[in-house]
Amino acid sequence: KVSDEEVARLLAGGIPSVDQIHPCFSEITYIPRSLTDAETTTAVLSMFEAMGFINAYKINRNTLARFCLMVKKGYRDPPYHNWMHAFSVAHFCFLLCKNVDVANYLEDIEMLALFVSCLCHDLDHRGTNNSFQIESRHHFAQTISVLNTEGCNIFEQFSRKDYQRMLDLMCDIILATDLAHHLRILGDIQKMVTEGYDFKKPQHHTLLLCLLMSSCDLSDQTKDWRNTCKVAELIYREFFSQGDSEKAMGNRPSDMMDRDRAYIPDLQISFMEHIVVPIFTVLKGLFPPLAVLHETISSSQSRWKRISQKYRDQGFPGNGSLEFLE
Ligand SMILES: Cc1nc2ccc(C(=O)NCC(C)C)cc2n2c(-c3cc(OC(C)(C)C)ccc3Cl)nnc12
Ligand SMILES: [Mg+2]
Ligand SMILES: [Zn+2]
Repeated sequence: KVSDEEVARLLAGGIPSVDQIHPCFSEITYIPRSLTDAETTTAVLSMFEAMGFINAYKINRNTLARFCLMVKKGYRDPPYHNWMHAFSVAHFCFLLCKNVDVANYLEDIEMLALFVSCLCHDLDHRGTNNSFQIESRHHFAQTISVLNTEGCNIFEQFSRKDYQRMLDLMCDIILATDLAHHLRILGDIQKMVTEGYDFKKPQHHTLLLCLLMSSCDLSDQTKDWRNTCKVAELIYREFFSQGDSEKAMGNRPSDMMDRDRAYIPDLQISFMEHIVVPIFTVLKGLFPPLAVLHETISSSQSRWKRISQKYRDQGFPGNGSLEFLE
């Protein structure tokens, strides 16, 4: 699936520093979606290098290049759950590593596991979320099959013990990207933050990794309004096409997936209220420097409320582009 030429081309000219990818690449406000698809693969290598993983874990560059290309190919092309989503999720993990003292909370191997899990967490997503089946198991299975592909195992030099630990960590983290799982452990996460994080408690490490994974998965909500609108447009394009196929099979989709019944501003207000705000509130509690992200989210929330009011009176135009939103 990945040719030697592609690997050689990716590594030709070496791995650039993240500042060469973009001068603001390591800033919390940087929007990873502004890179072109072609630039993203090199940017992943630069992030591995910048976080010190290549040296610390003796990762073979050819293997790393092949792994990144394989993961990128492992994503399909639905409007939202595609490679660019995985890349932007991994970029936020990089931002956490560079802007927050996560090293005082997590071991290095846990940080590596989080970053690789961000890249792989939605592998082979079909753009539908059949709630009965736990999708995240499939994404983890796909991750293992990439690692088992010839020349793609970036952990092949690990001791048996570290290899097993890495797989266990990625399993816990990727299975945590299931909304139901997140809602189940949110109480424990909030309790951990009020009690105070204890580095000596393995359970605190696991809860923190799940919290950070969810924050990365939702990091689009921490960027500017233009990005928030763009992402809402992608998500509803994906949700509505799932709704269309459910209707075609004679089933009635949920409002959220029904282009004839969904009212996007109110759906976004409820998504932010019930999913996004609680996560970034507890994250801010652990890492005060991230309070600025919470402010961005609050201002988006009030913007959706203004829009909801404005278009309720005037009637919300169909589910075309949301670019018109001021
Ligand atoms: C822009 C945006 N709108 C969304 C609107 C609604 C929903 C939704 O699932 N509503 C279900 C009802 C029962 C509440 C998710 C949305 N969403 C996500 C997302 C977040 C997830 O949650 C975790 C795993 C914690 C990250 C899991 C999956 C997804 Cl797709 N990412 N971006 C979005
Ligand atoms: Mg997912
Ligand atoms: Zn995701």
